[in-house]
Amino acid sequence: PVFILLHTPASSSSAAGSSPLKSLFQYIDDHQDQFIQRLAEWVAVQSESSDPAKWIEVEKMLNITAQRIREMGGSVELADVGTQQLSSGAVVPVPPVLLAEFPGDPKKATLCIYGHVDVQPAKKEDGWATNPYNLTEISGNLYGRGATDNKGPVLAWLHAVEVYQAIEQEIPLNLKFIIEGTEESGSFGLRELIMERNDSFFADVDYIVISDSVWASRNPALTYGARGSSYFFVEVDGPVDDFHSGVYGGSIHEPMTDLIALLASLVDHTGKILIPGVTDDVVPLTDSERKTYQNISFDLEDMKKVVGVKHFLQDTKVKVLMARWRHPSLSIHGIQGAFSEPGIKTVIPGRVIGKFSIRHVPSMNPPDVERKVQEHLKQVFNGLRSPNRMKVTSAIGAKPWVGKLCDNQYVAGGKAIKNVFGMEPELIREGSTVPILQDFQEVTGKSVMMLPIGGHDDGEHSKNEKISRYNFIEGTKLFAAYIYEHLMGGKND
Ligand SMILES: CC(C)C[C@H](NC(=O)CN)C(=O)O
Repeated sequence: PVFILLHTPASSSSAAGSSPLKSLFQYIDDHQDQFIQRLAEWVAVQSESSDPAKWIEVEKMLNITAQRIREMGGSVELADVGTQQLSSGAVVPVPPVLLAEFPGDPKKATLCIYGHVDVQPAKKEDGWATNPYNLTEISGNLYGRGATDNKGPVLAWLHAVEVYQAIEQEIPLNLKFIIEGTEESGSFGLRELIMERNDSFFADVDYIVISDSVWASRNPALTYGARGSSYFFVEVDGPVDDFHSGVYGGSIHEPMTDLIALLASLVDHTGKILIPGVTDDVVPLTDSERKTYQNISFDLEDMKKVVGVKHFLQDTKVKVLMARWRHPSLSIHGIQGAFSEPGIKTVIPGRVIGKFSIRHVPSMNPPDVERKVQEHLKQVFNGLRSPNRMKVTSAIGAKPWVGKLCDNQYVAGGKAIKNVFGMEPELIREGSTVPILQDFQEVTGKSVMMLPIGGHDDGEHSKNEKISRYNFIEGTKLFAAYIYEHLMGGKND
C-alpha cells in the first residue's frame, strides 16, 4: 500500500467563488427539489439483485438510467454479460451492463464513472420506519433503499453532467459511464466484459472514479482502499422432509444442529477468525501506516450512538479503524430453511443453508481463502460423524483494493472537496467491498479512485438506509467541482 499524505494547495483556478463553479453550484441549489424527485423515482424501483425473480426490476432500472443518459445526449449500449445457473438448475440471462459515453474531444482526458443501480433486499417488516421504496424526507434525511447505496451517488453524477449542459459550461473531460445491476450479488460477468472491452471502451479512459462508499466521519473524504469479500453457502441436508421434533427429536442427526456446529467453528465471540491459515497473509502493520489512522476524525462515542452499542470489540479509535480497514473479518448472515417467522413451530428442518462471508485485506487471496474454508468445514463436519450431507459453495470472490494516492485525480478530488466543503479531504479506506474495484485497476491499468458522498451514518444495507439532503446536494456540487478541477486535457502520468 502507498501511504503518502496528500497536500492540496488551493490553486488560482480552484477558487469556489470563480464564476463557472458559482454558476454550477447555484444551478444545483435552485434545482435540488427536482433532483430529489428524480431520486424518489429511482428508489421506487425494487431492483434487488439477490433474487433473480426480481432481475426484471433491475433491468427496468437499467433502462431508466439508459433513457436518462440518452435524453442528455449520451450514447448507450446495454452489453450482454451472459447467463447464470440458479440453484434450481435453471439458466437465466444476467441483467446487462450499461456502457455509455458523451460526445468527446480527443484532446481532453477521459473520465469513466462506475456505479450500480441494484440494491440489497428491503421489506417494511424488517423494521423500517417508512416504506423502503418510497423515498421519504424526515429532518433533512432522505430515507429509502438505495438512497446512498448506490442510486443517490449515480444520480448525483448524472445531475453534475446535466448542470454543465444546462448552463452551457464546457465540460473539461470526456465522460463515460459504466453502470451495472448485480454489484450487490458479486458483479456477474463484469470482469469478463472489462477484459473484452479493454482495447475499445477502456482504451482512451484515463481515470476511473467510483462513488459507492461513505465517509468515515462528518468530514468529506477521498478513499484509497477497500476490503474484498468471499461469500459462502454451507448446506446441510439429511432427512427426506421436515419432521415433528416430538417424534424424531433425539433420534436423528438434525441438519440445523450440524450447521450450528459448523458456523460456530468459524469465528469466536471476540471476532477472531478460527479457520486455520486464513489470516496468515495479512500484511504486517508498519509505524507509518499506524500513524495514518491516528489523524482520522472518527469519533468513537458518536459511532457507538449510531450503532446503538455500549462498546465495540476494540477499545480505541485506531483499533476500530484497523478492524474495519486493514484486518479481515468473518460475519454470519443467515440460515435459509430455518423457521424465522414470529410464533412457535416445532419442526426439525430437513435442509438448511448457512450463509457467511469473509472480508479480505491486502495481501489475502480469495481462492486461497476459499480452499482453506472448504478444508476446515470438511474437517469439522467429519468430526460430527453425522449421516447428513454437507456442501460448501463460494458465490463471490472479490479481491481487496488499494489505490495510488499519487495519481492526479486525488489532487483534483482534494481541490474539489476544498471548494465545496472548505476543508482538506480526509484520506480513508473502506471496510465494504466493490467487487469490481481491483479488477478495474488490474485489467485496465488505469488510475482508480473512490470519491464518496455518503454520510458515515447512512446505514447502507440496513433498515432505514438514507442519504441526507445535504450530502446529496453538496455531493452533486462535489462531482461538478471534481470535473472542473481535473487537469484540462491532461493525461494521468
Ligand atoms: C460483495 C458485496 C455484496 C458487495 C457489497 N458492496 C457494497 O455494499 C458497496 N456499497 C458489500 O457488502 O460490501
